[in-house]
Amino acid sequence: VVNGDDAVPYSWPWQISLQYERDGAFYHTCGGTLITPIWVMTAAHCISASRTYEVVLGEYDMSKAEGSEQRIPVNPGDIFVHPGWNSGCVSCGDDIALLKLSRSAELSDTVQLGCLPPPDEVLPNGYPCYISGWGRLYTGGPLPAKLQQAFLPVVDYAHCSQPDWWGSTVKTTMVCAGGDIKAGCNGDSGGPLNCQAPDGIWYVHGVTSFVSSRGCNTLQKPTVFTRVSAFEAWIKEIITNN
Ligand SMILES: CC(C)C[C@H](NC(=O)C(F)(F)F)C(=O)N[N@@+](C)(CC(=O)Nc1ccc(C(C)C)cc1)Cc1ccccc1
Repeated sequence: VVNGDDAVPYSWPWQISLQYERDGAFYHTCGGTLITPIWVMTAAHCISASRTYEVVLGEYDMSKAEGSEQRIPVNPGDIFVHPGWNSGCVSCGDDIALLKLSRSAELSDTVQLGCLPPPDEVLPNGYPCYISGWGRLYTGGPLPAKLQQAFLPVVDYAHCSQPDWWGSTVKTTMVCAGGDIKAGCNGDSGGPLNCQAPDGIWYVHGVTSFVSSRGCNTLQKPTVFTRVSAFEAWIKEIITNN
């Protein structure tokens, strides 16, 4: 997250760290959202068929064990990438995947479920949301130890698809947010766009998908998210049948 702040510890208790194994150690590669005690939602582009993954819940500061962490392996056969995802066509969208954990997470005040928005709900321009993640602090920069967050207001499709914004690269199955000095950056992929409803409940409206290759916080290139409300039938189908 570029130009964000340290999140209050465990204030986004559905945020997870997706980690892959290399030479016997695990490394953060993407964010994700716990949506049931045994299912995690992330981005399809985070998944490589050849890798071994585990999900870390109750994480805050990656540089130390704080006692709330739960590390849960993901079995290779329990990774469900959206059938429409094509890694050669990121702009086609469908950048969403579901991971079934090898055991249920224990919910607590540091590990909670993220709420899915009403199906097909589209937020208006300017709606206040926050991105959270352990992605780079600036383009090409370091990864933070502590979970970061940044205020990222929604840029509606009418604005985001303007020629000097994302043009036809953005689809209506995506959500844009930000577009000035705050942004997601690599390592935030798969994490949540958190938006509070008038009743005070936080909903996960986005799965962090892409930022401009010219720089994470490039003006008029808002961070682009998979619009969760467009995929609720698929999410329900996968969770019900597996
Ligand atoms: C793997 C890609 C497909 C998605 C990846 N997503 C992220 O990093 C995310 F924003 F989700 F945290 C990304 O934006 N990767 N970049 C490598 C940029 C990138 O590839 N962006 C991109 C944008 C649009 C498209 C398509 C839609 C035209 C493809 C890739 C990050 C970056 C940005 C600036 C400098 C260095 C690295």
